[in-house]
Amino acid sequence: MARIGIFGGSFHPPHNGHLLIAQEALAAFSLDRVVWLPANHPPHKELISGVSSEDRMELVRAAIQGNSKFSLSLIEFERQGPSYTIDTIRELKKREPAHDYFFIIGGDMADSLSTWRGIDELSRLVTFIGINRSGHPLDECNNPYGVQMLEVPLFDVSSTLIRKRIAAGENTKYLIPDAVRNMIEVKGLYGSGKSP
Ligand SMILES: Nc1ncnc2c1ncn2[C@@H]1O[C@H](COP(=O)(O)OP(=O)(O)OP(=O)(O)O)[C@@H](O)[C@H]1O
Ligand SMILES: O=C(O)c1ccc[n+]([C@@H]2O[C@H](COP(=O)([O-])O)[C@@H](O)[C@H]2O)c1
Repeated sequence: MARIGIFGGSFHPPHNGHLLIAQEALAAFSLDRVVWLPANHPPHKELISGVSSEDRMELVRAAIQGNSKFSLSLIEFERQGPSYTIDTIRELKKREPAHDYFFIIGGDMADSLSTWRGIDELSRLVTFIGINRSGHPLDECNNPYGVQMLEVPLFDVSSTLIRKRIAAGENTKYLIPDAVRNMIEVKGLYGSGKSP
């Protein structure tokens, strides 16, 4: 039986905050690996247009390259409609019933758990690892879904900030991995290449 971290997100694009929390969860919970799970259609978020699903997948692949404990799952691209986590976890459980699943979320997501589809069943199928995020400290008192709290050094970066910086021609080095930066530049994603 393996301990599998699942890290879902829009990853639009992936940034060093994502890498940091995935690595911290891996170490703190003795996970065997962390599976990065880009959402095809994030249920609670409107994806900005102009970047294809394929490019989003490749950006995640670029972000995790070189870390043998990280892998990419495209399982949510096998279904249409909102990418509800409960559907994904049921499918993973069907494929690998013996594994223990841990679902990694930032503090903003931990605050929203009560609105997730099938949250009662989901919280029995996975252990949530909730990670502090700037503006979203973890609430130890209000924890109906048994979220395991993990404090990590705050890294106040978001994909929104990265997109804004790219479009404005501002620095993103050390905020996103070099391989992600290179791919964004080569493909001209997020308005890169335009003058600020
Ligand atoms: N800097 C961060 N610190 C802690 N958690 C984070 C951080 N950035 C993202 N996360 C968490 O990672 C998961 C995936 O995040 P997502 O891909 O939506 O990135 P984001 O930076 O929140 O994107 P956007 O700015 O587009 O909303 C979520 O659970 C989110 O809470
Ligand atoms: O299943 C749900 O109802 C649900 C609601 C909100 C978010 N999620 C998942 O949470 C993960 C992080 O979401 P996001 O919007 O921050 O990219 C991603 O895997 C989403 O599919 C899932």
